[in-house]
Amino acid sequence: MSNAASIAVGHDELAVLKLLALDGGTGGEMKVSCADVAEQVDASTQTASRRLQRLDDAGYVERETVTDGQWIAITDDGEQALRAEYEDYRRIFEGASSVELAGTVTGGMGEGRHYISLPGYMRQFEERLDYAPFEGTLNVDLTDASVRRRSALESLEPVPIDGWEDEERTYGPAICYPATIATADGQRYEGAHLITPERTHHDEDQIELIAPDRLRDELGLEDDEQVTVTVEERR
Ligand SMILES: Cc1cc2nc3c(=O)[nH]c(=O)nc-3n(C[C@H](O)[C@H](O)[C@H](O)COP(=O)(O)O)c2cc1C
Ligand SMILES: Nc1ccn([C@@H]2O[C@H](COP(=O)(O)OP(=O)(O)O)[C@@H](O)[C@H]2O)c(=O)n1
Ligand SMILES: [Mg+2]
Repeated sequence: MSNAASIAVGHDELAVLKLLALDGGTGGEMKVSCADVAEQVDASTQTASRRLQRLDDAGYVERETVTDGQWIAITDDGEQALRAEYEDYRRIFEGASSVELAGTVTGGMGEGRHYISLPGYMRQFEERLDYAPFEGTLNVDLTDASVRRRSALESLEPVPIDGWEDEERTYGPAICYPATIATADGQRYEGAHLITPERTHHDEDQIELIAPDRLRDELGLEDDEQVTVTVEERR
């Protein structure tokens, strides 16, 4: 994972990103000049140019320079960064508590199925989540922006799943958050959960989802398809 954005992008750069979005930058390419941006943020042309360069370095915008300015498009990572700001404001003004994570569907190691089906976990899922999950976890590779965003989950209250043991070994605890999954073509699946096992072979850049149904069937998902996961607090 690249840490470029967390180092180079501060509030000043985000303010420029917001301006670009207000001018239509999430809808595709737009023509801007450093002088225009400078005027709008009340800074020098050099400062505006530097902020645009930092947004570019962080992967928040894509740029093509032409003689009389530049064409700029906000990337998915850039949009995600703006959404993170938006969610903070929602939390401030509406008390809303959700975290949006974006990524692509991926195959895992084929172990999710085994763990989800174990009676020591299944019993708790039925009692605490009110359903018996499809036996497996849908794995999602997070974008860099969402890997950074992931720490915001700590402010949400999860459903705890306790560790347990049988005659042979111990099994670790896990936490679950209610989650809604949306596809790029606008389909939605409500009533899933993001599950974070304490012992896992995956890094921070992957999440696992459980649901009463096989999500690949319900949403027609293939590997590498983009999804957005809205994670909430336990109700
Ligand atoms: C409910 C649950 C409990 C788990 N408990 C353990 C555990 O006790 N020890 C362990 O090594 N892995 C545990 N895992 C994690 C798996 O080993 C693995 O990291 C991951 O779930 C594999 O998913 P995948 O097949 O989708 O890649 C658990 C996974 C889940 C879903
Ligand atoms: N609710 C769920 C859980 C798993 N799955 C899929 O079911 C299969 C079995 O899950 P798994 O966790 O054992 O396998 P991998 O994620 O390791 O590939 C995988 O293809 C998952 O993507 C799903 O579509 N919906
Ligand atoms: Mg899985």
